[in-house]
Amino acid sequence: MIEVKNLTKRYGKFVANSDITLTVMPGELTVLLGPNGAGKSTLIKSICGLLRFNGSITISGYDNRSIEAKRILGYVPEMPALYPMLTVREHLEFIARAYELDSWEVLADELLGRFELDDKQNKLGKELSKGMQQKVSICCAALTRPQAVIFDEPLVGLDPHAIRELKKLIAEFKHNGCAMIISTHMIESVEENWDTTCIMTKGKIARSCRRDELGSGDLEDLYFTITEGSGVKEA
Ligand SMILES: Nc1ncnc2c1ncn2[C@@H]1O[C@H](COP(=O)(O)OP(=O)(O)OP(=O)(O)O)[C@@H](O)[C@H]1O
Repeated sequence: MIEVKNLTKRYGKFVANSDITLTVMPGELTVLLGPNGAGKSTLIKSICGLLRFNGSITISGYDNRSIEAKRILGYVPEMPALYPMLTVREHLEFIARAYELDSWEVLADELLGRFELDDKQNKLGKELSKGMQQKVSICCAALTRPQAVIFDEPLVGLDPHAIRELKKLIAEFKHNGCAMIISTHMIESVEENWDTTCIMTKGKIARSCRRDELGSGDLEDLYFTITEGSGVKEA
């Protein structure tokens, strides 16, 4: 479970997140939508323990900056940050050692196969395309069998095969009780799997909507209603 309570994050005097409270239950996917600069990445970085903030954030009951929380939280950042001089395989080995994972090789092989990286295992981080780096980043997060995962714009740069595989992985995570947050601008990409959508504007959650509340309504229409005051999209 991911619990954010009264999170406020300031960059100097600028308030990037203002009094945000949200809960993601095990096996549920919360989608963060919002225009550029709404504060999605700031919220995600705070949850992942990368920023100082006011308020409280817990992962399965552990303070998000504790080692216990880091052990069970996976993070796929917007910009993959690989080690330039480690190979693809070595990235997974590094994660396995850091997280003290047993018998990780079978899962590593499976993930590399699914994301079509099995023939790239010996390529260095610096030799990979943006999409390949993104896929390594996803494999590293999945290797730890996390209880909670945060994805920041995970689909950007992925090819159609990897997009399909990521969607399947997200469905599997849900099935296994993982709590997930995804920030995206690609509303249609999350339509199959979302449970709650938080639409952010100007550092706040302007509207939080559960799937059953939306009924047969359209998520894209809701987005434009909240962000632009109209469900009608401009041509
Ligand atoms: N390091 C920083 N210092 C100062 N201001 C920042 C910093 N990082 C982000 N901001 C500001 O905080 C606000 C929220 O930025 P954030 O990156 O969280 O938005 P976002 O919703 O993720 O946007 P996008 O959809 O473009 O990725 C923006 O106004 C941005 O300019």
